[in-house]
Amino acid sequence: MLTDDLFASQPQPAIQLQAQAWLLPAFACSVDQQLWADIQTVIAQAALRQMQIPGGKTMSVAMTNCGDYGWVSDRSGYRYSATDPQTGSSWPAIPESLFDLAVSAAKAAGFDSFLPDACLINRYLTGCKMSLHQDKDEQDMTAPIVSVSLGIDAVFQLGGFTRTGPKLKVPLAHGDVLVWGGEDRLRYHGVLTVKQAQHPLVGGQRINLTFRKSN
Ligand SMILES: O=C(O)CCC(=O)C(=O)O
Ligand SMILES: [Fe+2]
Repeated sequence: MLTDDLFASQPQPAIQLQAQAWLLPAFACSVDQQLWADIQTVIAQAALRQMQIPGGKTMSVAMTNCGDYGWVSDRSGYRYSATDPQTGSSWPAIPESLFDLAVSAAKAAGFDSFLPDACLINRYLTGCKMSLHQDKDEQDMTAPIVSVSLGIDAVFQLGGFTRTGPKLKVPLAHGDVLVWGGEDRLRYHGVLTVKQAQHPLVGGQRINLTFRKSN
């Protein structure tokens, strides 16, 4: 509906969560249809898959990548790979709509020269979660993480620099963007179990895009 679109595209003030961690509410809403179309094109070329972690367990979240490098996990560990281990081909390029969004979100959070070379696409169906972890497989820790939420709601946990201790619970809705970097780059974070819901554009799932400078 026209009124919904107008409402959704209103710029909303950024919310500071930590010194260098920001929530940009609805930042991606004005371009959501283009993003979703481009994400589906990527997924058609590099299928979503549930990866194993070193202990041998399978993650509940299904993943794929676009960019020069993609984050992969198997029984031997986590790493960035220039090729999709399932096909041996390069990952699809980061579509312009995704790249531009990531760069402008980083800028809005005070990170002026973010040039991501990796975009991890995470798909959460009902019941999926992501346990508390640090993003530390990247070589360049001066670059921030830009994390875009599409589809159904989730609760993001932003913790400290150890696994224990207080955690901020951040409810995330369609179009919300989180950016964290600088002194907050290595904060533990995760996503609580996603509850069943439906989103008019994306359906019964949550899609998260995580942009990084990996190399
Ligand atoms: O799905 C999210 O919001 C977070 C994803 C995440 O932390 C990751 O992919 O490393
Ligand atoms: Fe993460």
